[in-house]
Amino acid sequence: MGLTCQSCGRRGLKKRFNIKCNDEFVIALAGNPNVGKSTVFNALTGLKQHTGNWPGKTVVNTRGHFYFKNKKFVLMDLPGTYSLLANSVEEEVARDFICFGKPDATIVVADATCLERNLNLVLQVMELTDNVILCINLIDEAERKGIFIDIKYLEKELGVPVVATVAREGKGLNNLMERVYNVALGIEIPNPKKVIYSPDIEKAVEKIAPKIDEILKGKLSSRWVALRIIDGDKSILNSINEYIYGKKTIEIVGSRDIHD
Ligand SMILES: Nc1nc2c(ncn2[C@@H]2O[C@H](COP(=O)(O)OP(=O)(O)OP(=O)(O)O)[C@@H](O)[C@H]2O)c(=O)[nH]1
Ligand SMILES: [Mg+2]
Repeated sequence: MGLTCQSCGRRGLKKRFNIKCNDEFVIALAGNPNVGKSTVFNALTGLKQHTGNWPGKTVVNTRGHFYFKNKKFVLMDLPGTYSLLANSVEEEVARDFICFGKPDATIVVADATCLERNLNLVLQVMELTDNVILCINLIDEAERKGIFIDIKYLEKELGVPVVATVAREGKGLNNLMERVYNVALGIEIPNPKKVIYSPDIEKAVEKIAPKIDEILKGKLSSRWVALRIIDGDKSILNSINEYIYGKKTIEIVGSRDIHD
């Protein structure tokens, strides 16, 4: 079933690009392929999104929800991506949701057995939004390989909440929901450390970013858009035109609330 933003709920959606209703929080679930995003999604929502031991199973935004401390959280399972640079349909779908779906928080799921590679995407999401929670999954596999991850140290280094999970066994998920709750409700305010680029790039960003801010008026991180322009990434400009000035809406599949 394909739902557009306008069609997923009787209570209506406040804005065209915003699937949030007054009393619920929208949470995006991003990460590299095959790191357990859908396993986390299924465990939290009770749904049965495809999981399996091959990458690229999830290629659309899938919606589900869970309740925590009497608050409703709409969870969006995004396709697995190595970056948000829109080199593929999956990357564009994930990037567009984080940019234009207005999530209250984004969980980035990472594979504990190859954290370094996964941190590339984490840092990119942190450039785009402050409200990031890093979920380090497959801790059981890492332990089997003798890999120990210092969660507290990582949290301090990155400036965002970090939670260790074994999603397949449901371990750490309560802690994950707690941190998501804290970030979405503004109880915990992440302060993600930004990547500093070479002086010539930083100089160019300094010149372009204020002009972008004048146009986008805070709808997107001007630093991030400036970096994409310097990169020569035309697809973000197309998406800005389509989602902010045009009529394109975020495509969503999955459960509607029965009572909506
Ligand atoms: N050992 C172990 N396996 C896990 C864990 N979490 C998920 N898996 C397994 O990892 C595989 C991939 O999980 P998925 O949830 O499909 O991963 P995904 O990130 O949604 O994958 P894509 O949608 O393709 O990007 C499945 O076989 C899961 O059962 C975990 O914590 N430990
Ligand atoms: Mg998946």
